Amino acid sequence: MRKLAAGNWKMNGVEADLAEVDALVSAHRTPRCEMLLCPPATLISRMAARATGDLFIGAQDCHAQASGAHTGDISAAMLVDAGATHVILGHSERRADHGETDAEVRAKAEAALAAGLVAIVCVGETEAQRDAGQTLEVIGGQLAGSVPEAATARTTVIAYEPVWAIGTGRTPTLEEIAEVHAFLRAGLAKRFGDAEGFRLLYGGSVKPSNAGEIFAVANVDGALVGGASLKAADFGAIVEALSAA
Ligand SMILES: O=C[C@H](O)COP(=O)(O)O
Repeated sequence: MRKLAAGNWKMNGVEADLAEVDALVSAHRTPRCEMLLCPPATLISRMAARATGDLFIGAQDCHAQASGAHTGDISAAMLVDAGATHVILGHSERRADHGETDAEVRAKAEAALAAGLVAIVCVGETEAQRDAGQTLEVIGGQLAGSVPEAATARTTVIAYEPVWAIGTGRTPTLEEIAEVHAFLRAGLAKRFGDAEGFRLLYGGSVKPSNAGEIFAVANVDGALVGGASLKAADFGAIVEALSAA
């Protein structure tokens, strides 16, 4: 399986930041992993026009319906039309800020797959849930509830993002990451049978200085990077670390 370095720009990025895309493309023409950047929707088409080689452009959310009276929303087909190939779904910030449930994330994932997008479904526990010993129970529930039956290893990626590690500079221990990723691998194998092919990303304060040790953990097939994906130099260093893993 080809590994994936995915960057989530969140609500960051304007025209001037497209220079970072050009810098990434020119510095990493033939990486040994796939690269993905998910900018705000306003930049998707402009970034897609500049993305060449192994850089793909994705979105951060989509609506579950194909069209209709949903002010402010964007359908999966519209994202494809803009040049996106992937979409992040069920990020903890969407779950927290917009109250997205597992069922809603699953419906969005179904729409994404139907439109031909790769769905990156996010799961992860809060700090209180980890402290209460509920990590695997929470993640198991999210995995079961958010990933559609139509998911395949080719069309669906799972991202493990502990909520407490996002943007905090804190990360789980390597053993904790290994435990969750092994749990995800086993859960996918039980449900879909071909889990070896599902790519499992780790996300939460990944940066150049810790990427190498995280990518050496079993069943980590890449990363979903927030802050460090905004600068080509930092994201490029993470791409290098993944290519070397
Ligand atoms: O989607 C990305 C994650 O939320 C991680 O963000 P971060 O790398 O800024 O911690």
